[in-house]
Amino acid sequence: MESEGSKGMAMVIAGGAVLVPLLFWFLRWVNERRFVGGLSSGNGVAKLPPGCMGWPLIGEMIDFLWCFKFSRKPDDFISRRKLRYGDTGIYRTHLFGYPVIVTCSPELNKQVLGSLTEDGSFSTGWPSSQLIGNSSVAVVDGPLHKGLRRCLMQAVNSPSALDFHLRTAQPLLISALEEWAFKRKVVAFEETKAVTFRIICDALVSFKSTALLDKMESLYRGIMAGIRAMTINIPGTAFHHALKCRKELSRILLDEMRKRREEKIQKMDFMQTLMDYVDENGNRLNDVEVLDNIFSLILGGYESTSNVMTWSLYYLAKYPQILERVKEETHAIKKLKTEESLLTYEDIKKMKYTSKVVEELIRLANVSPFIFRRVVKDVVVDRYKFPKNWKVIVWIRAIHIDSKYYDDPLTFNPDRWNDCKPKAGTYSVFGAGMRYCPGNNLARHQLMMFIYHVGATESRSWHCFSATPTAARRS
Ligand code: HEM
Repeated sequence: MESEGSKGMAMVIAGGAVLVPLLFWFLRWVNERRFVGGLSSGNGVAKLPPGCMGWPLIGEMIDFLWCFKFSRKPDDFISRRKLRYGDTGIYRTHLFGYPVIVTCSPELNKQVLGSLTEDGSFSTGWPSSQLIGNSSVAVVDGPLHKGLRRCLMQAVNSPSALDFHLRTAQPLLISALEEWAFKRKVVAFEETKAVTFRIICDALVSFKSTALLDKMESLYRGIMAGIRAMTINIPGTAFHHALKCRKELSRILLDEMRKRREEKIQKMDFMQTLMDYVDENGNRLNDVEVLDNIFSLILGGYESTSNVMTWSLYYLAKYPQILERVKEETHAIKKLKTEESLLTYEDIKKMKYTSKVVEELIRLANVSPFIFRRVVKDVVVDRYKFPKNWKVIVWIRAIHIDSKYYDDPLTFNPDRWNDCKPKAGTYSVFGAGMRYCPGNNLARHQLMMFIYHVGATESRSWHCFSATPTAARRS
């Protein structure tokens, strides 16, 4: 009896050993056929990029998450494909629930973000545009995009807007720093997020209440988690939670708009600029359009800038000789000021070395690792097919740390910007073409302001408390 039982078990194991790999192979074959089947044939000249569509439904998400979340080596996702398929600078895959073409060469990235977006072959392609908002500047195309961008650039990127922003943001930053000093030990990543959120909400909607801002920040984090997740809307998923957070945040912002209208309140903030915006045909934005664009500004400006701030603490602690040079520059500016006077737009123009530090921080921090596009119509680029309705991921981060384009790329070296003008397509931290980040100067100014007050003050000293950039101690 016993030997029959173990025989049966052996047969099950042997059967499993054959069937499981077969099933795996079959599932991958099904997915490959589903997306690539009708496309691989053609006129014999154009072909799909090399790559693999992975598993049904999840595609190659496991590999992607492995590189970003577990091994924490995001560019391994690209290096593995280079090893497997050659250094083509373009690969096909399946991510976030979509068939995707990843581009990672300066030439291809330039074409995708430049001419192919401009001529309408590619559109913006955020996987979760529902969360960002379907009438957000980051999602719409055509004349509405042009108009919104013009309004946005004027409101956040013009010299007068930047000067105004510096004046309103600095008191918030200074008071946050006082709280840091009081705590003595702070988790930089969390604190920079909190202060950036306050600064951005003040600029956008003039909210001051700490309780309300805390609630909004937690809702916003919920939305961000959903943007990075698969778009599966069932209870328990990050996407589902994010939709609920967005609904609640929308309610708060819509109430504010209603209040301003009913009580005829005018404020000096971006919500007001959007509410008052009239395009060349005399049309105004409706409430949802105002709301979606406030979302996209928070989305664009909150985590990106605060992450670079955290890295600034890390790198300035790691390279004391650079911190010394920043201090020299800062002190020279401070000497010309009275005790209370704040940094101005004109002062920032004089901070030549700090501006190189900021550029180097943005390059190395690589906080926007890639940019999404959607293929609107079939196109062929460099003999590779981009099939309609596929997504394109422009993998910009890999280029910023590639030794082909930057000497000793992982070294933090602000002096590389002395007379360096990166070759086209090799420095796209803020994107390129018609969707080039409208908040680029705002981000740079916020970082300069942060370094001025935090990194280089005489009255307070600080040092990195842990080996990872998570904590800074001030005294
Ligand atoms: C270090 C900080 C920042 C980085 C690295 C960054 C990066 C980027 C990148 C790469 C894009 C291009 C997206 C595309 O082509 O689809 C972009 C677009 C955008 N950014 Fe930023 N950004 C930063 C800060 C900001 C700030 C401070 C704001 C505003 C408050 C902002 C608002 C936007 C908006 C609204 C868009 C969409 C533009 C469009 O589609 O026309 N960003 N950003």
